[in-house]
Amino acid sequence: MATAYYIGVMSGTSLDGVDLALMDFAQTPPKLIASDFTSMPEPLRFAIGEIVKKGEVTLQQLGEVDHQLGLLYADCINHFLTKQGLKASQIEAIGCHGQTIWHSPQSPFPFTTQIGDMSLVAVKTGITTVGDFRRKDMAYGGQGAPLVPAFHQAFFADEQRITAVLNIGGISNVSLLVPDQETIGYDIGAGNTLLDLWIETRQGKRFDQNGEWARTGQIDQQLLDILLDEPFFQQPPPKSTGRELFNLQWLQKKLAQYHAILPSISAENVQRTLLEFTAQTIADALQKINNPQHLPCILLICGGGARNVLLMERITALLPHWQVSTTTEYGLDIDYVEAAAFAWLAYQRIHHLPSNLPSVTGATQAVSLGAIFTN
Ligand SMILES: Nc1ncnc2c1ncn2[C@@H]1O[C@H](COP(=O)(O)OP(=O)(O)OP(=O)(O)O)[C@@H](O)[C@H]1O
Ligand SMILES: CC(=O)N[C@H]1[C@@H]2OC[C@@H](O2)[C@@H](O)[C@@H]1O[C@H](C)C(=O)O
Repeated sequence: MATAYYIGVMSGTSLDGVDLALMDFAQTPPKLIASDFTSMPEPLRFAIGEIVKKGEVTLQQLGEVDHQLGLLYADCINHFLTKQGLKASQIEAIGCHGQTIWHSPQSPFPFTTQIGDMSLVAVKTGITTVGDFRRKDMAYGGQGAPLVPAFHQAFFADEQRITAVLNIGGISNVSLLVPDQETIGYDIGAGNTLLDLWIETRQGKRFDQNGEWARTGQIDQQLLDILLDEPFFQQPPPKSTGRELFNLQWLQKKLAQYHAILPSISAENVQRTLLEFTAQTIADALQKINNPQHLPCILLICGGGARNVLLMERITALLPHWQVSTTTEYGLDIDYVEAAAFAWLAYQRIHHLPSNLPSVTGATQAVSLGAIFTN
């Protein structure tokens, strides 16, 4: 049987590691054949974390991290091919997102920066590599993000229902697939990023396993109101955000506002309130949908946040009119939807097909995103 194999590579804002998805686009619907995850090596995670946190880096450091990321992606892919018993010649192309270090769609000179040397990826794997997906959308006046809604539309849309696809990564983003309407998609706000930062600061852990620590705390309504008082939430789409906004300084500013009124709050109550904050911003986004035909509404969740049991419980409770499920139950493993999307973006680029949605990013036209790197 003929195959059309593409490998998608994603390393997201949570800096947990590199996701790989091998997709076969010769099948209808396209099929996830195999996947893999490699943790971000600690020194590299620290180096990227420092760049993202401070927004400052020397050119020497930047170049070296760019090189190291390129090598890491190539190593992950080569290791994956060996594990799968595949040759480079069997893969039509790689779609590699790179690592976002700064995203600034609203500045007077808008830009978005993803690093990871794509020439190194192409040369070390011997496979044509598509990278730099976001900047062409921005050149056409778009936000450059989120890009996955076009893939969500191609993969999950159903004429019989309203489908929302929700990614809860470091940042949360949603795609709203409503029959006979243009797809809407935007970044909602902080997904796991503040939860991760708070537990790391307080307990030295990378994340709150299943939301267990949050479960020991209680929601503090005053803090929740302060957290929700953020202009980004009132901004209409198209919109995108990142750790340039939702970071430790943002949280510390909010806690300082809280302490100006009330003397103290326990660390676990902060964690519980942050979880509620994430859940409420998500529920608010979905409650805005117009459904005059009373179609069934299905919410498909993906990303690491789908493993946070308490977060899933809270989202389900806040959305009684939605059937809440995960993408895994609809054909795509929760951990590999974004990587699969970058395989699809590469497929679109190689076939000169459009891959951004102007209704989502605000670009003036639909174009084929990404730059092609060859060995
Ligand atoms: N068992 C779990 N319990 C709670 N949270 C979890 C669990 N597993 C993963 N997570 C959360 O998921 C995060 C990783 O999610 P994911 O890999 O989807 O993010 P990302 O792709 O880096 O981010 P983005 O989509 O914003 O680019 C972790 O940082 C953690 O907060
Ligand atoms: C600039 C950037 O890297 N944005 C990411 C981030 O992570 C989630 C959310 O914020 C989304 O906008 C985007 O990633 C996915 C893959 C996207 O473009 O759809």
